[in-house]
Amino acid sequence: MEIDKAIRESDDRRLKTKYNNAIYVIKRALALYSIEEVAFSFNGGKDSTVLLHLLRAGYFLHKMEQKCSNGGLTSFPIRTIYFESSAAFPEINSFTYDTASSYGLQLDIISSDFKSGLEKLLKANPIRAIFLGVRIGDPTAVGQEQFSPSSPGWPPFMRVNPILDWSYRDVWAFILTCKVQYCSLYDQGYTSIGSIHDTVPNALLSISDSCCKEKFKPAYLLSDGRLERAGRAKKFSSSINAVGNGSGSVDSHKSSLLVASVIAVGEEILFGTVEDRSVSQTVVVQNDKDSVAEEVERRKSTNDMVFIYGGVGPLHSDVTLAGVAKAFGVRLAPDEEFEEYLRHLISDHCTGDQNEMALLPEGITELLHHEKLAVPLIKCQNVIIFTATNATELDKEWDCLIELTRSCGFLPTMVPYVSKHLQTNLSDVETAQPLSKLCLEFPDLNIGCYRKSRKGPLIISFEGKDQTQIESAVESLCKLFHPGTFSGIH
Ligand SMILES: Cc1cc2nc3c(=O)[nH]c(=O)nc-3n(C[C@H](O)[C@H](O)[C@H](O)COP(=O)(O)O)c2cc1C
Ligand SMILES: Nc1ncnc2c1ncn2[C@@H]1O[C@H](COP(=O)(O)OP(=O)(O)OP(=O)(O)O)[C@@H](O)[C@H]1O
Ligand SMILES: [Mg+2]
Repeated sequence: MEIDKAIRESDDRRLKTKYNNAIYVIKRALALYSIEEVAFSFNGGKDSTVLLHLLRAGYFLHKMEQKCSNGGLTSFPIRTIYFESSAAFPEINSFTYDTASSYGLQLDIISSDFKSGLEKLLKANPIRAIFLGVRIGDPTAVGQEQFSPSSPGWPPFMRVNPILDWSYRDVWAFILTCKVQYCSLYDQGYTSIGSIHDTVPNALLSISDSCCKEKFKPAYLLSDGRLERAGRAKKFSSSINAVGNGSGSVDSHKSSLLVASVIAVGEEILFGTVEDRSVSQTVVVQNDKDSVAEEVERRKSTNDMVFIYGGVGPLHSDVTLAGVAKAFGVRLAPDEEFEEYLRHLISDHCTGDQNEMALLPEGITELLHHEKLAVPLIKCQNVIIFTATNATELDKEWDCLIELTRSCGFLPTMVPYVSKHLQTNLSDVETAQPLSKLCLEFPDLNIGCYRKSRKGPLIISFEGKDQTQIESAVESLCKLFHPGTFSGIH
């Protein structure tokens, strides 16, 4: 079987692993369901093209194992369904029909929408499982496993996703290694294909040509697979500005106080707190996924930003990322770019796709790069995860984050805090009541008092984003006492 042979002869270890896993899923499905009970959803796209050849190989190997092969097996008896649409690219249509005829596919062409088409299909046929070329990173993949029952409200069948864990790079490695035909649009800069109304070539593959028509490099040259959908009209707004989506309150807060929490994972991290006055809460949680998830879930909805550190790494106690994923209701998925960073950092100990440290919360992760950092910071909506392993690194990451905030503006607009400190020899009893009133009068200010030593003077601090408010509060307080009761300090 030419596909199986091409992969076995290749020296791409990663591709071999992905191939073997996909073949395993296909063989499991073929063992669970009879050939009449399965169908293949094919649309001429690159992912379904990969799946077609995996199914051909998987079916062949399945038959070989059943020892009923005649050796020259060429037919592909799995019912193939194509949802035709007037909005499909003509190139996609012709590739689909040409491929069907080249491989002798029994193509069922369905003209209605997915749901009613499937309802009809399942009424007329004993289909119980459908193979799909869905991959992690696709909007429809969220929450799916390799075997996922159809969603509530859909006709009942098992969705089988053999290439769910394949990356963009894996897809092209397979197509190029096996030298199989693919739709011509992928040679014209298209990297993921929807309808003619929402798909254009990927601008990242554009070859600027000053005089004439814009040209594009082929899809397999896209180096960052996470951007494969850059040529698709977005249904959701870009995650770069999506900080507010996590808390839902950022816009209304823009000019007033922003609320943030710091979560330290691991009791050993009690080496000190991050010195930042805008942080309303600092909590320490145990190295336990559920504790982290609980805390993140609570903080992310009530705070504008949540900063979390500790518990990132390969140890059993490194549960931060799993906890964050759980808090957002997503699972951990391999992130190729992060894996690349780790490979540079710990090259020998990193084992490619099995590298558990490169698993990040699916669909909500953005890496924040800074030239001074060996590993980027991880941003999951309004939660920022520091990868530091000690206090010095944490300081450095914090500084880089602040710089990034200024240059990229991915955090909510931050007006710097200003403060004023007064010193007095008044007693706590004398200041208590006036200060309580002042707090009510100036709710946007943080007004606090402390002494540096038990017998030292009382220091009253006024903190906020509005200098005039601070001045008014100071004036109100001073008016209540004799002149000279307070002196200003830095
Ligand atoms: C064979 C097949 C099965 C599908 N099963 C489901 C399903 O169980 N649940 C669901 O929400 N969508 C299902 N879909 C729809 C896809 O997820 C679809 O791509 C998605 O709804 C978005 O489609 P659009 O990008 O064309 O709008 C199925 C589609 C196909 C072709
Ligand atoms: N019109 C359709 N008819 C049949 N199956 C479809 C159709 N649209 C989507 N599918 C199924 O959903 C899967 C995921 O679609 P998706 O668009 O993400 O991948 P693709 O079309 O194979 O490749 P690309 O990402 O390059 O568009 C397909 O591989 C296919 O199994
Ligand atoms: Mg597609």
